[in-house]
Amino acid sequence: MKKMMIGDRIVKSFGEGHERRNVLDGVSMEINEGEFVAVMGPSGSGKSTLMFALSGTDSVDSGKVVFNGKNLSTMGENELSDLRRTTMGFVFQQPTMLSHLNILDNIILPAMRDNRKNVAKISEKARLLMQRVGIADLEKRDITQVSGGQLQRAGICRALINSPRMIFGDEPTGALNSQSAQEIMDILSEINAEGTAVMLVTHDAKVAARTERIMFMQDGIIVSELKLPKFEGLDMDGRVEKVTEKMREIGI
Ligand SMILES: Nc1ncnc2c1ncn2[C@@H]1O[C@H](COP(=O)(O)OP(=O)(O)OP(=O)(O)O)[C@@H](O)[C@H]1O
Repeated sequence: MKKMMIGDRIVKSFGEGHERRNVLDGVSMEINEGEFVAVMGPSGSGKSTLMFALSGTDSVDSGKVVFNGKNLSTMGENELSDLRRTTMGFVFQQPTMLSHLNILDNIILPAMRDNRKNVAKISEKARLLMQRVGIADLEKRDITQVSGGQLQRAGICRALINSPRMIFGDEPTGALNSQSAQEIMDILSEINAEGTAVMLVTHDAKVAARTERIMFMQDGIIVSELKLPKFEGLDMDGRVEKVTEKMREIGI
């Protein structure tokens, strides 16, 4: 299986003087092409920091991050931001959208930088994505005129507009009711089934149970891992039970 992402002994610290501490404490991990993984762990264990380090959003103090064969540590800021924009998609708990643009214009924004002349083509792609996630009729709405679940669907369309190799999600269902959360997980599973790697950071055993490998973090390292068969719509309760059992076992 080809590696999509390699994190090798990553150290990242925050704070000054005697307050300084390693939030990532030499953490190593790998994600295969097309894999669907989750990272769980107590609050403050370094999950989001790991996601920012792996995506090149934040620099690291030492260690190496290799994404799609490229060593991020040796790349300049412009090169890195181009790589992020063209090969990675990001979905956060609350999508940050521009309030003066409608839903469609927010979705196409990440694609406009390279393709200003191709607005029609990009808008067409955005419309197909919107149709796919069930918000086809909302393109002209302001971002304040849609529900949280609809806004998250728009956030997913935006994350997909440049056809990324990998999606990073930080609590993507954290602000949603359970019905919307399930629908967002269905969409992410579908995207993954088409070959896009997905890494989710989550506290929710139900979210993690949809993935095929869960890494458990504690104090800036991965302390344990749980593998599950690819989710095919069956035995959700059994999967959630396995996740919660593992959480109990390692005390998180
Ligand atoms: N920019 C920053 N400056 C200083 N400290 C930071 C910064 N970012 C994160 N931290 C600290 O690093 C630690 C890990 O934070 P991180 O957000 O990675 O944890 P997490 O596991 O994602 O937590 P949660 O589940 O609560 O989101 C926390 O103690 C946090 O306060």
